[in-house]
Amino acid sequence: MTTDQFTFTVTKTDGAARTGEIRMPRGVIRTPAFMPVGTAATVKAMYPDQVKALGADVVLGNTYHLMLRPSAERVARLGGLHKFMNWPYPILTDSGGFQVMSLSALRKIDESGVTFQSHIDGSTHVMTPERSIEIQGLLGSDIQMQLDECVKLPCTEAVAEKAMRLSLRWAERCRVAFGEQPGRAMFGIVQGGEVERLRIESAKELANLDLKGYAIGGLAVGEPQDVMLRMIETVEPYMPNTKPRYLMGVGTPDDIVESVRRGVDMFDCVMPTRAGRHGLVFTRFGRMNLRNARFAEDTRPLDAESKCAASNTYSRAYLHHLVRSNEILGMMLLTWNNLAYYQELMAGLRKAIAEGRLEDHIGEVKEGWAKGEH
Ligand SMILES: CNc1nc2cc3c(=O)[nH]c(N)nc3c(CCc3ccccc3)c2[nH]1
Repeated sequence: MTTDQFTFTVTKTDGAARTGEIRMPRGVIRTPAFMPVGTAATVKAMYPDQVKALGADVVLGNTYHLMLRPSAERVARLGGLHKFMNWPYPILTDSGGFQVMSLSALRKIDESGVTFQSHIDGSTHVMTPERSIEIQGLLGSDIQMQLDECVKLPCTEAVAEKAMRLSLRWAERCRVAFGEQPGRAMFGIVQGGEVERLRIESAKELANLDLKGYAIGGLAVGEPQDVMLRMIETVEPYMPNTKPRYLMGVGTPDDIVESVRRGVDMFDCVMPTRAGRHGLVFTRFGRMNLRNARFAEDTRPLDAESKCAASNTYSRAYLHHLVRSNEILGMMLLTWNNLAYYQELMAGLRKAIAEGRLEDHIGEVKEGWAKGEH
């Protein structure tokens, strides 16, 4: 009897929200989970053990970036991504299609896959569903995403339908290419733009493939929050509730809270890391832009009650100075604070769901943001 080496268990529910655990050989992912983005095999400005200490159970790698530099074959020759970046825990990699469409020049998409020019050296690459899964396997990725076509919003129904159907055909090809990789998983990605009937059809067809998890794609591409939330509400009833749901690219703390409420289990966003490098901090009092002169002589730490040294030790005046001086330590401390806050937010949501008091907790969290910094 082969014990399944990749399992997801829902432990508690509170309305549509749920807590769960994804268990795999490299570790356990506690859901709802926020997954820091480590695009080029590093969570920018953070040490791996710092990321782990904050409570992150999984980080994201990027097929598009790593295939161009240093190349998937070189990472494989060097022992795989976990060894390469000293992150022995779970890694989820995107398939690369989204980054091709948002980063590369001269790209062409057709039934076979995506052809594009590297944004680094202009070299031409072909990414097929099979090649994307091969690259993710060479990297040693624990959770591999199907190759899909994410359309820019707004778009016509015809455009959304064409991309959704292509993505479904690519999901099947990825499933075949992935084969049986014990302890690893391949997730399908629901597409369909803002068209509810397309979203439902995509979710139903993907559910028939009996994959180990499902992402909601094609969102967090500039649409208003109410459109994003409506798409989640539309598609959630058609996504198997015994499988993890991953909302790609989301989001702000408010986006995450509202999506957890609607049954989403996994999130990724460059917001906390990228914003941190630009002086924008996230706290339980809401967000602050530390470039702002009002902080120049503010002796308070970001949050005296936070467990994180970046948040409870350094004065806002000092952080303001570091940001204005474009000092590396500024990027490090604000990234550290932001990731600490995001993980604290997720831990609070998991606890509230486990105790059946999510709605009250969400009220308290939003009150803290509204109060602003006291
Ligand atoms: C910011 N908003 C955003 N919306 C997205 C939609 C899709 C989508 O429909 N399909 C795929 N494949 N990826 C998407 C991503 C990238 C997420 C990511 C980045 C880095 C590493 C690992 C994963 C998105 N990101």
